[in-house]
Amino acid sequence: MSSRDFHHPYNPYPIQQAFMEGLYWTIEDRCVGIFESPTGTGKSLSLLCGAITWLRDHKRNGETENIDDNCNEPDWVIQHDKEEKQRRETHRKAEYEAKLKRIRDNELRSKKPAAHVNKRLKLSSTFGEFTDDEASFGLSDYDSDKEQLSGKLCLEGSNILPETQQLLKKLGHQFPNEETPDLDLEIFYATRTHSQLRQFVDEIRKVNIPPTFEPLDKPSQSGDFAELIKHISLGSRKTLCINPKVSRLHSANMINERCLELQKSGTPPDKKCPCLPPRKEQHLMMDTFKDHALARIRDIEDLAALGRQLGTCPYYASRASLGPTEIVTLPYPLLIQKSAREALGINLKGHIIIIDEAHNIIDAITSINSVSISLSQINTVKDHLVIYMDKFSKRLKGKNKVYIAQILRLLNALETFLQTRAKGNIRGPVLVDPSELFRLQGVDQVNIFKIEKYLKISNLARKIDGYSSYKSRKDAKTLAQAEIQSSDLPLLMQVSSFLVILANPSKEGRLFLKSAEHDTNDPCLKYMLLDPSHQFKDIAEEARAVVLAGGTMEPTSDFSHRLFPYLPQERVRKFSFGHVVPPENILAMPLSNSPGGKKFDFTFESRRDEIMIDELGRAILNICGIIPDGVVCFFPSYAYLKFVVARWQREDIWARLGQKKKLFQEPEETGAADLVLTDFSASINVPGSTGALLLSVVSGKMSEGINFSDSLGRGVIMVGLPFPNAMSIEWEIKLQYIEQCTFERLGHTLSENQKKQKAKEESREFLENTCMRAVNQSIGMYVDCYKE
Ligand SMILES: Nc1ncnc2c1ncn2[C@@H]1O[C@H](COP(=O)(O)OP(=O)(O)OP(=O)(O)O)[C@@H](O)[C@H]1O
Ligand code: SF4
Repeated sequence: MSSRDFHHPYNPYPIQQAFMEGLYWTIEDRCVGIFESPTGTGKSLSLLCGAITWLRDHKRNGETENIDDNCNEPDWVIQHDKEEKQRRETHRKAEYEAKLKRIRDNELRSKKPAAHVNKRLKLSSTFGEFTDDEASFGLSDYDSDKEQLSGKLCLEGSNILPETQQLLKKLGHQFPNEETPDLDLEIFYATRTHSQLRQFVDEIRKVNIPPTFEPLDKPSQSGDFAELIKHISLGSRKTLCINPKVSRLHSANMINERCLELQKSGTPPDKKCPCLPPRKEQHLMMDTFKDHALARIRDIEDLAALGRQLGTCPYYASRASLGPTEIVTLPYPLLIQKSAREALGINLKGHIIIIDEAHNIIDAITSINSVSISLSQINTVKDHLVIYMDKFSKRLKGKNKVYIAQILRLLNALETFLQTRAKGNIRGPVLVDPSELFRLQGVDQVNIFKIEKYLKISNLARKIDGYSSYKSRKDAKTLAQAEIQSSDLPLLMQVSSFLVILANPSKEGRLFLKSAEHDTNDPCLKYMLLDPSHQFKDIAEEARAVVLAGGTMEPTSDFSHRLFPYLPQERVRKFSFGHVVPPENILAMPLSNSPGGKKFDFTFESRRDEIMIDELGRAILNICGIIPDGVVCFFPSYAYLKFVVARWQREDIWARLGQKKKLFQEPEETGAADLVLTDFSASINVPGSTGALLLSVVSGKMSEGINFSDSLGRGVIMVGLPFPNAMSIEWEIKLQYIEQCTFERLGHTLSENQKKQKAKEESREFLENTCMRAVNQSIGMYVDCYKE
C-alpha cells in the first residue's frame, strides 16, 4: 500500500511518516493524541505536515463542522444545497488567494506594504504622554448599582480586565469581514517559549501544500504557492505594542493598563493611541493589516514590523485577522487559560489543538492556577492604602468609600489570621480550610466578587501603587517617572486574585501556610492546584482533537491519568517514536565511581563533599580529553552549580578544565542565555578550537528548546539526579494528595494496608517520573536505565 503524501519538504524519515499518519487519524477520529518523538527528529514538521494535510483534505472534501442540515428536506435538496455552498466557498477562496498573491507580488516589487498607511502615527507627538500630577491618582465616581458590565464576564475572566474583554468583543463584532465572516476550522499550535514559536514559524515557511481549489491565476514565479498556508501569531501587548510611549514601560501589566487607559472614552483624541484609530477608520485598517499578514508567513516580530509600517496596532489587528487563518500560533498561557481565550474571543469548539513541548503542560496549568499572599505584602498594601486615604478620602465620591472600607477590613482580617496561625518558622504542611478565612470577622460580610469587580473598574490598585511611588519620589525630590518605580502586578490585585480563587475553592487544590520564598519569618498563605484535569476539561471536550507532543512524554500514563481521567481509553491514543540516530552512534554510560575510586553520591546529604567534587572535576577533565567539540554538563540546581564551580576555582581544576575546553556557565538572569549560547557555538566553530564545555542546569534556560546539534553537543554529562525536594511543603502536599487519590480510587478490592502501600508506590513513582522527565528533557532522549 502506498503511503500518504504529507507534502513534507524533505524526504521524511520513516518515524516522521508514522508520526504524520498517527496524527492524521487522531484528528480524523476526534481523539486525544500523546506523541513522543525525541529532540531533533523533525517533530515540528511532522506536526505541521500531518495536521495541515488533514485540514486541507477535509476542506477539499467539502466537509464543514457545523453544517446546517435541514432534516425536513429531501436528500437531493440537501445535497444540492451543500454543493452550491461548496462552489461559492471555493470561488470566494480562489478570489481571496488571488488578492493575497497580488499583495505578495506588490510587496516584492516595492519591498514594503504600501497601502493605507496610517498617517496619524507620524502626525501626533503627544499621545500617550504621562501626567505626573496628584490629581491623576484620584478615583472616578463609582456606583456599583449602575454597573453595565455583565457580572458573568467579569468573574469568568478574572485575570483579564473587563475593558480588555469589552474591547476585544467589540473588535470581533465591529469588523465583520464580508469575505471571511466566520472562524474557519483552524489549527491552534501552542508552545512554551517565544523562540520555540519562532522556530515553528520557520518550519511553516518550508511547506508547500496543494490548494483546496482551482487557482484563478497561475503562480507568478517559481517558489510562489497557489495557496500559501494562512498563519497568524498571537502574542501579548508586551511583544506587539508599537506605540513607543507605551511599549517602553517595563512590565507587561503596565503596558496592558496604559493601553486600556488610552482607549477610555473621554480621552482627548490627541492623547489616544493613533495605532488604534477611531471606529470609522478601523475596518479598512484592520482588513489591510489582515491581508498583508496572511499574504506571507510572518512571525511575531514580522507582525510588529508590519504594524509599524502600516501604523496599525498589530496586537488588536492580529486578533481581527483570525477568520480565514489556518494555523494560529500562540504561547501556552493564552490557550490554556479560559479567561485569556475568552478575552481573545477564541472558541475552541471543533478546532484542532496542538500543544508542543507538552511535557510541561501539567506544571503550567497548576502554576497558573496557584496563588499566594504573605503577611509582609498585606502590611505593605495596608500602608499604601492608608497613605492614599490620607490624601484622597475627602474627594472620594459614590461607593468608593464603602468599597475601600471593606478592603481594609479584609486586609485586617487576613493580617490577624496570619499573625495568630503562623508563628515562627513553618516547617511542615499546615493545611487551612478556605471556609475558615471566609468566616473571619471582616471577611464574612464582604462580597469578594463585587470587590474584585470594583478593583478592576476603579483601577484602585494601580492608583494606590502609583500614588505611593509618586509620593516617595516627591519626598525624595527625584525626577524618575512614576511608571519606572511602580511594581509589576499591584499587590492589591494579587490579594484580590487570591481571594477570588479561594471563593471558588475546588477539591482539586489545597490551601496551606508556609514561609515566604525569601524570608522564613514572613508567613504566607498559598493556594496550590493539584489536579489540572478540571481546568483542561473545556479544551479536551470542545476541541475536535487535542495533540500533546514532546521529546520526552514518558511515562504517558501521567498525562492520561492526570489530564484526562474522565475520557474513555479509546479516545486517548499514544505514540512513541525512536530516534533517527542509529544506536551504534550513541554511547550512554553511568559513572558510579571517580577515576580515583571515590563513590559518586549526589544525594542532598552528600553532594557538598569537597573531595567528591574534586573527583567529579577530574572525571570531567578526562571526559573532555576524549570527547571532541562541545560538551554540555547538567547540574541539578543553580546553587549547586555555583558551589561546585567555586570549589573548582579554589583548586587548580578550573584552570585545567579551561586548558582542555573553553568554559561557559549558564547565567541565572533571563535574557543572558542567548549571548552565552552564541559565544559557546562560536568558540567551537573557530578553526583550531579544542571545543567548549557548557555548565548548565536541569530545567534551566538551556535544557529545552535549544538544539545542540552536531558539534555543539558531542557529549552530555548529567551530575546526579534532579529529584524535587520531597521535604518541601509543596512537594509534601503534592505527594499526600496523590496518595489520597490513589487510596480512594482503589475502592474495596484491596486491604487497607495494601491500599496504603500502593498509594505510597504511586506517589514515589510520580516523584521519580518528575525527576526523569527533567533528565530526559536535558539529554534529549528517553533513558530507562534508572528502572533497573
Ligand atoms: N526528514 C528530514 N530531513 C532533513 N531535515 C529535516 C527533516 N525533518 C525535519 N528536518 C529539519 O531538522 C531540523 C530539526 O527539526 P525540529 O527542530 O523540528 O526537531 P524537533 O524534533 O522538533 O526538535 P525539538 O524537540 O528540539 O524541538 C529542522 O531544521 C527541520 O527543518
Ligand atoms: S492600541 Fe496597540 S499600539 Fe496602541 S497602546 Fe495599545 S497595544 Fe500599543
